[in-house]
Amino acid sequence: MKDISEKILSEIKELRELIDKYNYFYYAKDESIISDYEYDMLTKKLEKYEKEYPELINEFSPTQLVGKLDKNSKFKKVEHKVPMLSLANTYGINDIKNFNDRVLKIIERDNIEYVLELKLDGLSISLNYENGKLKRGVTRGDGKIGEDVTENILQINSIPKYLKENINIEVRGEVILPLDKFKKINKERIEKGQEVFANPRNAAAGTLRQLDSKIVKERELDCYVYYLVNSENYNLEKHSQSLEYMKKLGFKVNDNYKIVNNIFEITDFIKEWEEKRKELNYETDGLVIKVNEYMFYEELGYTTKSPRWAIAYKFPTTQVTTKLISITYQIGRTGVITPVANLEPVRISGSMVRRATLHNFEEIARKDIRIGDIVFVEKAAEIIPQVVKPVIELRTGEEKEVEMPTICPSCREKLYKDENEVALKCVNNSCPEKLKRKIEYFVSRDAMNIEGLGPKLIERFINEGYIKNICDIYKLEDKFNEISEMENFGIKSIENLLESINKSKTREYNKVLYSLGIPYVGKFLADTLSNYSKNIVFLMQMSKEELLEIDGVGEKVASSVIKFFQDENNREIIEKLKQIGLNFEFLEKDNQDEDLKKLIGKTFLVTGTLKNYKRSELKDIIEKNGGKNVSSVSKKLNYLIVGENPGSKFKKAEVLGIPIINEDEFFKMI
Ligand SMILES: NC(=O)c1ccc[n+]([C@@H]2O[C@H](COP(=O)([O-])OP(=O)(O)OC[C@H]3O[C@@H](n4cnc5c(N)ncnc54)[C@H](O)[C@@H]3O)[C@@H](O)[C@H]2O)c1
Ligand SMILES: [Zn+2]
Repeated sequence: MKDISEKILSEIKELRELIDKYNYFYYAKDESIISDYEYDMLTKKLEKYEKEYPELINEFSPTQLVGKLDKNSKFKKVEHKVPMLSLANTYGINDIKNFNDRVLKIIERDNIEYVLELKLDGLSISLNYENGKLKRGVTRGDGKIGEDVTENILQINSIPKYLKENINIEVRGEVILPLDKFKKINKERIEKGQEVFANPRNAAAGTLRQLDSKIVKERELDCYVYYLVNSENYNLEKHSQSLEYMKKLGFKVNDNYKIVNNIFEITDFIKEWEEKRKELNYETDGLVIKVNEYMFYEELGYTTKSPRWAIAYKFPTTQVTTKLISITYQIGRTGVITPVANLEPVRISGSMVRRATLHNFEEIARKDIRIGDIVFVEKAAEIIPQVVKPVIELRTGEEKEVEMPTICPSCREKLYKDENEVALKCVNNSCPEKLKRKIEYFVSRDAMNIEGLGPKLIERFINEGYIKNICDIYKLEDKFNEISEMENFGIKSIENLLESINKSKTREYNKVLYSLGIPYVGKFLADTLSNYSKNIVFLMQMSKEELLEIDGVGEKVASSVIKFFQDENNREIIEKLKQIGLNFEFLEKDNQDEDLKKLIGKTFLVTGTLKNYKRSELKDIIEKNGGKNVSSVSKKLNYLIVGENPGSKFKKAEVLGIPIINEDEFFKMI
């Protein structure tokens, strides 16, 4: 026997205790107090130890158990004649290759057919029919014994009460809560002051495992079946045949499955669904890869926990748990203070995350987030990471409540909160941090598009006193000598910067209006307002009622515009910018004759790196010619314009059969 160090023994013990605890919350209380990804990583760590020291494996180790049976639940306990197993899971394509190699080696073949299915994220259920009539629905429990939830199962519309044939049959499937229903329920729970469900899986499990079947009916659960027990009794040779057979009997079977013959088709399917799954009305946490022909099942066999003829591939996670170490306050260009969480670094879908937004202080209070808490952090596609909620169960008592700051961390002036708004604000016009953000916004690509003036340089110019307000950007010329003496700053880059600043004086009125940073006036509204007013003098004189008459302008925007122009400081800056020569009126030449616009009624999406233009420039050209820019590929899209390395939008457009054109082809159109 190998010598096993004390350290490893205690680590194994600790891992088992931890996993047991997470299992208890997950299976008995339908709650997650750690993200699935980290749970899986802990389990894998334990499995690795047990593989190294097999003498330490015992039947109570969580690696040997399928889920957990809540012995104290009020439901009748029922034995499964055929055990309900779990699935081996993996997050890596390499593991799938290994799985495929292992399968081929055992059955001694060069290739094999697989069925690929979506892995629905709900809870599994076993359904028993006698003479075609639904007799019983049982949860998985610990795989051997489950809970009889027949009363609740009867409330799920998609589960047939009678089959199309009078046979005895047992099938297994997943009970899920569709996303629209999930959102609706959570909205109602917030209104009633109840705690919200963390995710659709927990909501589905919590719903099915509660005693009032009336509530189950209201929640509108759904169910897809994916396994036929004892399929040999029905003369079926392949799993795919079982799927079709179950469909014929009246079950709901998920149609997004595919029969494939090699690993390349598997990786294609994974890539395809990594994107496509976001359009579904239910959650999928991965795919399941199953050997299709039943004749291999016996030979491939089973572990104590899962079949060896199947494996689950899990999609990269977007939610993890980590510790909230401290909170810093970020100041926006309008002075809004955003609390930002500093986290113990954690990996989310391939990148390290150290900071996440906490939105505002009302959110912190509502979610009861404290410093030192273990928190769930989520990174959805292209959105800044955000703190979702704390794990109350893991509190030690050392956590500290978050105090709302009273003075601005940058300028030390007193902060201000409007009664009708959630935001806490610094209203000091010469707050350095606020100025920095304002300038960053002013020079950005969609605004004045001044190149070479990045955040670091802006900060240096502010610190040196060269920039005290927006107008000072146009006075940097006078400081040429001083700037050229600054460290790490060459003559050439100063010249380039000054040239870019000068060029910005020709930016159109709508861009200038956008650059002013009026709260709630984004690109689209800046276009609308400039088109309508033609001239800032006119816009500044408009009353709230007049503003509200403009299409697309609501109460919030109108008030914000009025307030912005009432501010002495803003008026002064606009006056100075006018003197500098910025465009504050609409230039008629931009307003081509409507008839000459060739792209009217057509929609475009630009993707990838273009040869001659920036994406934003091409978008402008599209708009000037009457076309419309959209942000995602759908059937309604008329043209996808692609540059190099186009990515997933390209694939999607191809699948949908949307015309794909390059830059040159586009210019031929106009
Ligand atoms: N966050 C936590 O605290 C916590 C605790 C315990 C378990 N978990 C999660 O649950 C997992 C373990 O649960 P599990 O045993 O149910 O495993 P699993 O969810 O990883 O995979 C097996 C299950 O997938 C489901 N499934 C969905 N679609 C399917 C399809 N088309 N074909 C076959 N099965 C399909 C079935 O219910 C099956 O039982 C862990 O890997 C972890 O992600 C999380
Ligand atoms: Zn301030």
